[in-house]
Amino acid sequence: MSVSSEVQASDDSLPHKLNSKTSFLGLKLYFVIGILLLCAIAVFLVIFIYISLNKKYRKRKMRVKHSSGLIPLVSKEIVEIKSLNREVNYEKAEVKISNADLKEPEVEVEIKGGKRSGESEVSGGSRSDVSVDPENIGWGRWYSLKELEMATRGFAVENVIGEGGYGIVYRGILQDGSVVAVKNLLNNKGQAEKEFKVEVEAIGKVRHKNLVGLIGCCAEGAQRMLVYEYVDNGNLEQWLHGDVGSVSPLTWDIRMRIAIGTAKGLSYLHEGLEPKVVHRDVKSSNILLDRKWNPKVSDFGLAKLLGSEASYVTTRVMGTFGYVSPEYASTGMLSEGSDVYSFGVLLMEIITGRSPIDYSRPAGEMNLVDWFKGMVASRRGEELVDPLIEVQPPPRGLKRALLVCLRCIDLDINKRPKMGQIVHMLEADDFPFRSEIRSAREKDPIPSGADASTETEHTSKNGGVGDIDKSRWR
Ligand SMILES: Nc1ncnc2c1ncn2[C@@H]1O[C@H](COP(=O)(O)OP(=O)(O)OP(=O)(O)O)[C@@H](O)[C@H]1O
Repeated sequence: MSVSSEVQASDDSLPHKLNSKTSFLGLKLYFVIGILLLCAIAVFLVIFIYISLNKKYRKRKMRVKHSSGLIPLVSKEIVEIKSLNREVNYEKAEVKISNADLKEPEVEVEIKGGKRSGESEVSGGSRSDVSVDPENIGWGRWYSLKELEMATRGFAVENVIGEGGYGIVYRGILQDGSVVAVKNLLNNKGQAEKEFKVEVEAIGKVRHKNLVGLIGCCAEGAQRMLVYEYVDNGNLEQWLHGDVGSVSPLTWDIRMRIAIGTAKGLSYLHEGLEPKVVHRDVKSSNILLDRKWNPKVSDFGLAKLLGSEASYVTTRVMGTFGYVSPEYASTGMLSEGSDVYSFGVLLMEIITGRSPIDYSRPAGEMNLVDWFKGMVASRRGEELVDPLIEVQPPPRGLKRALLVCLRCIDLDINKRPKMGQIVHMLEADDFPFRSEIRSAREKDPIPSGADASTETEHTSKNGGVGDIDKSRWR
């Protein structure tokens, strides 16, 4: 046989061989080779993805570990959890801080006894142990779905506390006996997951006595859950608008304490964090209450972190009808001023016991803000007070609260006070009477021997509620 005919024979034999059937399921050789090649590529890709994800995960972990240091301790009421250190003994630690600036002489911050809720039993770990523990996320803990299923008895109906726009909230008891609220976010991958991440990152490290603490989260498959401290006395909406009988347990003083606590929580979000956090859904159902009527602002699912810019344009307006500021509703321009507006509406609701929008009322009273402004303008401030409040508020206190409402809902966002100022305005005994005192002193100096309290009392007696002129207290 010639060389050329040999080559011809071998050329012919390769396709022939490739085309021949193998013993594996009788598949042709080229098909089997193709499958093997595909498998090899798939294995390579899986290894590649695993390595890069692992790298990212480690980087993220490092960020979480160090970022808690970004939060400035601006308020003495705040406990920032710098890092979850398993060496820390969480045995009843009480921090007592006397705070002369605030009217409360002592603020007690208590880290609940034993280990932090939900923390797994690990003995004698060190900081380096913490950094490699995938459950530890710097401020709280990742929970497994199974743990939360057990805590809520399989998300049983009888453990449902309520349902909001973002999912169902369950009461749960963790293995260590601590009671938590588990918010099972709607299984809507796009938005819910985004909100979830925002909420987790923005709120996880924040601790303030007037903010509901986020103590962990769960992300398994499509499931997204947030685990909060449980606040055991319902929400403000229920107490203001629920059936409480002919006399509301919320006296004027309790209502003002709720308003002040809420303002403190919001002021921390706005002024105590960098970057600041705008809540975006301040409303009565998001103010949870404990048995002593201490308010805790909840539901940061709508919160977005703001950068250094003064305001921020968002693509979709979120919030609740009746509470949303006009500029946010019309332009989507978001700033802490929008929260201030909503707080103003909330304060009106607290004073009057009326919902922001109530279609069951006569036409002129359906919109709380319009009705409220009209009543103040016609010097009928006393009539604004919730008829379920048995003991009428002192005129000075009422005047102060009405004035704060009006300032918060100023159409000019720049004229609205900051939340921190609102705290001072609501707390200060001499607001808004300082200017009155000054002008009274100028006109008619206080007789010698009269002390400041007499002076204030004197002013108070003359200061009715009907004569609010908010331009005087800008
Ligand atoms: N940490 C918590 N402790 C106790 N109850 C809670 C807690 N968080 C939420 N709840 C209750 O669960 C219910 C649902 O709350 P959620 O925040 O999901 O919705 P919402 O505030 O009613 O409505 P939206 O989603 O429109 O803000 C409410 O009754 C609320 O009081």
